[in-house]
Amino acid sequence: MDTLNTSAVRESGVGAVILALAVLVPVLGGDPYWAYALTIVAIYSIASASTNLLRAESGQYTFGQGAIFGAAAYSTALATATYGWNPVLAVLLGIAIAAVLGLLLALPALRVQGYYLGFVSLAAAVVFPQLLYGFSTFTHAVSGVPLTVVRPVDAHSGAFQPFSLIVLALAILAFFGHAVLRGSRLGRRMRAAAISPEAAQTLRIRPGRVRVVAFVLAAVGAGVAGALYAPYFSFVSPDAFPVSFSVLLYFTVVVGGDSTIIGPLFGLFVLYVVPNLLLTNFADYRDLIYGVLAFVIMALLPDGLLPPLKRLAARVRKTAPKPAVDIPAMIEQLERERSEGTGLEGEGKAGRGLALEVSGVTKRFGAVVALDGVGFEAAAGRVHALIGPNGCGKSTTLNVISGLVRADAGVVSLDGLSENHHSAVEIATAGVARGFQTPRVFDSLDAWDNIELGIREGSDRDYGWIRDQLRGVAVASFTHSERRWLELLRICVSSPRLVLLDEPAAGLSLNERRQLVSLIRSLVAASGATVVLVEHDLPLVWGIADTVTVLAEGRVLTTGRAAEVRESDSMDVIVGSGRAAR
Ligand SMILES: Nc1ncnc2c1ncn2[C@@H]1O[C@H](COP(=O)(O)OP(=O)(O)OP(=O)(O)O)[C@@H](O)[C@H]1O
Repeated sequence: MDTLNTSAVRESGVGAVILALAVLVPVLGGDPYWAYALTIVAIYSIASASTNLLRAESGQYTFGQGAIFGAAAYSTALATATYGWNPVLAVLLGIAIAAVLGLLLALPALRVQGYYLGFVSLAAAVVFPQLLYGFSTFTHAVSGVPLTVVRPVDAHSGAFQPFSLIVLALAILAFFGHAVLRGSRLGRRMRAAAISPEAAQTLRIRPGRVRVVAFVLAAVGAGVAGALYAPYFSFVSPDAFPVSFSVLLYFTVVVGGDSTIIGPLFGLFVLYVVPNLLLTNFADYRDLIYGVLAFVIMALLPDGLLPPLKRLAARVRKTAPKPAVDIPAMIEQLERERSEGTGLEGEGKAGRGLALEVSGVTKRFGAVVALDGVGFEAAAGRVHALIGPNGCGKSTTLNVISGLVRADAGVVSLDGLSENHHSAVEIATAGVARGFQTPRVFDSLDAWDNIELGIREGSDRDYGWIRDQLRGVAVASFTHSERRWLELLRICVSSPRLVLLDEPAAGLSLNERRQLVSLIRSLVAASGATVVLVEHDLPLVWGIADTVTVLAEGRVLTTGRAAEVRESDSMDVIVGSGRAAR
């Protein structure tokens, strides 16, 4: 469900006011120099905002935005000046070309991440001006392409041109568009995929796909800016889009403040307006000033200019802290509703669990044989535990079942159907839910948004009562056990048929462990889900598991009913020969 992220909208409003004042005061005041310069800032702001969207929502590093901006500017200029296109069509062409380039730049993001991706996009920014020169007969790179001049204020008559208003409106729209994306389902999915692509897949999110969408959205933003720049600047040549321009766009985001909406506007004022417009007498030292400013700001304010201001504003506003929430009680209520059949989904009760069969699964990581012909069965609607010493292959087994790791050999089947050729997203869609050793809770989303990622599309169950309690609850300060409960609640709302839990009791107190056992029991009883549990806490295992598999060095030592496994010699591998420890 899309909701409005009020703080992001509020921030956009502040950005809109700042930008409107910056552009309109000189435009209405008839000051051609500042009207012109600050309208250029508004154009750059669109490109910075879109670079920011890519980084803040999708966690992607890109230095290619300047090249996309330049390509849109160039196409718009050539289409109008050389081929006589209608200006509106030329602008649309520029934006379309930018979108295609965004798609191309997204392709490396399917394979590489972080600074590796940054280097790939930097290469695009380096190559772009060279390409323009290389195809000079077509691009007129040497002479440049002049266009009809559009200026905000006529330098001679002082008359106002509406073009500045169009630029301003689009720049403001870029802020609000980003804010709307942040509150949307797509935005939440982007952030989850950015924080943990692994966990995202188990929540039915395709990280590659949402990344591509983010790249295209950012490219469209840079394209709009470039297409506006060409007629406005009235001349394009390769020298207008050097690699330093791409770097500038990226640094406006970093200096302005990561994860903000309008930080890049602050970044632009500091990195572009100060060296280029305010210190014009020091033009020869522009790059030096720019470098020193960026260095000093990052040294003094590592998270950028805006976040400290936002923290200050939050302290002044002093919003009342949200009351503590009892997530285990929510899980119990949810499962109670389910067992009473008061939930609306046609999910029925018992009998939904998937029967799991693992046979002959082998997985090597280089020279390490993590799994060596592992096989066991977990009956539908039962709890099966996987135990064994550290490094024996328990988590790898869960990773193979959930599709996060491909086995080199062997078969995993659910209800008799092989899942070997299915992706992690398809397996999650079939009803396999996954908890991780360290709970995968997304700190940049609130508690409700974390839960909502688990809810299946099209679910008609009413989770309003959970939303009312969790909306706006920040999870960054959650304790380990609160994170564990939140992850478990997310699993429950996904109406799972097979639940894979990786050491859920680790880090929980004795009381919390009891609570965990009761929650797993109610999950199984109410929804009939099958549970596969990796756990070191043996008393907990004997208390809850119907069947158990003991692994050692990637091989199955014993598998069968819990009581029998408990008495078997294979337990010596885990607890030595002292039976009391079992
Ligand atoms: N991605 C990987 N790359 C290389 N080696 C890996 C990878 N994942 C697991 N391994 C190795 O495979 C073996 C099994 O690891 P796994 O995490 O499955 O064990 P585990 O039984 O879950 O251990 P623990 O109880 O400590 O969590 C270990 O030797 C581990 O180092």
